[in-house]
Amino acid sequence: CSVCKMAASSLAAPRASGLCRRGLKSWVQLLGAPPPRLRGGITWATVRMAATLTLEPAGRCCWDEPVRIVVRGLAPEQPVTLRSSLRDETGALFRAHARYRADAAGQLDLARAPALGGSFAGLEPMGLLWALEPEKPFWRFVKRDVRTPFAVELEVLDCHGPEAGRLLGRAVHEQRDFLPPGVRREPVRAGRVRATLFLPPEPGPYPGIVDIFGVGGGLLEYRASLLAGKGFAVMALAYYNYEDLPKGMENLHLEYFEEAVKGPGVGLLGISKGGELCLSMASFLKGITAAVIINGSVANVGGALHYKGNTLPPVGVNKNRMKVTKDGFADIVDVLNSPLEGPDQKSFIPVERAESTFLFLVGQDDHNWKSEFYAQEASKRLEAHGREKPQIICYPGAGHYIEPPYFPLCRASLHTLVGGPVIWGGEPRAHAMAQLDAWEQLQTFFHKHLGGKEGTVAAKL
Ligand SMILES: CCCCCCCCCCCCCC(=O)SCCNC(=O)CCNC(=O)[C@H](O)C(C)(C)COP(=O)(O)OP(=O)(O)OC[C@H]1O[C@@H](n2cnc3c(N)ncnc32)[C@H](O)[C@@H]1OP(=O)(O)O
Repeated sequence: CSVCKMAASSLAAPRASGLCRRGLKSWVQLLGAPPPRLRGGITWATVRMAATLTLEPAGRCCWDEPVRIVVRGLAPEQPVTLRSSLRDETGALFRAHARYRADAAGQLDLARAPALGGSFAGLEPMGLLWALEPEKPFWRFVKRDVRTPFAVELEVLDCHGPEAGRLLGRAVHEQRDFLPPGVRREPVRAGRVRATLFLPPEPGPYPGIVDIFGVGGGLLEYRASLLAGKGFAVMALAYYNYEDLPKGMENLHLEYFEEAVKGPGVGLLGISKGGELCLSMASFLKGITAAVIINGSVANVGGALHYKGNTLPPVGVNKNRMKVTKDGFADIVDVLNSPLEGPDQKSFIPVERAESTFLFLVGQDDHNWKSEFYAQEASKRLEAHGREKPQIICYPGAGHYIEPPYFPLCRASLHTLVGGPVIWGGEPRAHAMAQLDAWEQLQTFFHKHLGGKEGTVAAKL
């Protein structure tokens, strides 16, 4: 030990009484066990410093995969606080923490030990990820470049106090990837289409899915890249606010989407305005076999949708119905007119024309708009016209932004159509559980209806 000037070889059987406090710590770090005898006044608890925090898998894994977090080398029943932190690509910090108690053997396994409070409570092995909260108000957890991973830092601190206790252990999960192993990423610049295609590593053909996001535009790739790791060819499709595409969404043309989708046997996946566009695509375009609508609308919203000389106008808006929460955030859930009444009926997407099978994934606490009502109305319209009844899965306590697993809930952020932050709804734990289930459900649905591993229909994108 450099501190006590003992020879390294003698560390195997030290004379504990000859060690200073720092020397004892070094000794414990090396051997992972208390010395047989301690000098007066120094207890095992005071010298204990190096808890080991292990992660399984220890190396790379995808963002949507669970990780096992275990802390070893704590004192029996030792109270500790675990902290997690992550910086996104803009430098914005996300943090979570939870209080735990080690077991009788001084071990803490997050798969077995309930959190006693903090950012979450109860048995939540992945709580330190899904409960991450942005330090910057209204900041949403977004992955812009899927070619780089996110690194999550985990720390074990002594005690449960509000102030950070002594640091006992630390680990960094460097490689939480968004591009699964072997998945190929190919930018698409074909005709007018601006997109990115993700192809699984296995030999094709694969079922093909087009993935579309909502208001804000741009080209978000993380859901498509993660899904490609499950055996699908997935094309993340931009439609505005990206490169040479229109800057706004006042006028969208289905011909653009038609150019991107070459059936037969194509699947569609969309969230929010993207889900609504998938409903329109399935209703007007050919070759679409299955569509998953995450918190979409059955009415055309926010701008006009044109196709072959016909136009679906945007459903009307009444800004006076906007509410303000007790925290001062805008709640826009009531601002849109009903597409069942008066001239707004013209905005109702003619879903009865669709030949596709539908899965609606609904957050029952969606505060962006009335997703459950829209899913039910789409279902009624389909059934009334003798079409197949869609599958609707409702998630209590889930909000608008149902993302892949372990994406932290975004409570409120900028809504570009409103020009300020709005609440999206969702209670963090229920929302996290919904995301896990929705991710499984949509894969099962696509495998069933598009074939693929089971190999029935080979789609072309
Ligand atoms: C009153 C009622 C009126 C009308 C009601 C209508 C009814 C409702 C209808 C609802 C219908 C539809 C319902 C729906 O569809 S709901 C929305 C669903 N949204 C999506 O699916 C995502 C769509 N895409 C995006 O959001 C963009 O691509 C992002 C933002 C990822 C990047 O895009 P871009 O590359 O262009 O980004 P930029 O860097 O130039 O920044 C642009 C702005 O964004 C701000 N930003 C960036 N990153 C984040 C972040 N992580 N957290 C918070 N904010 C972030 C940034 O500060 C800047 O703001 P400002 O600094 O300029 O202020």
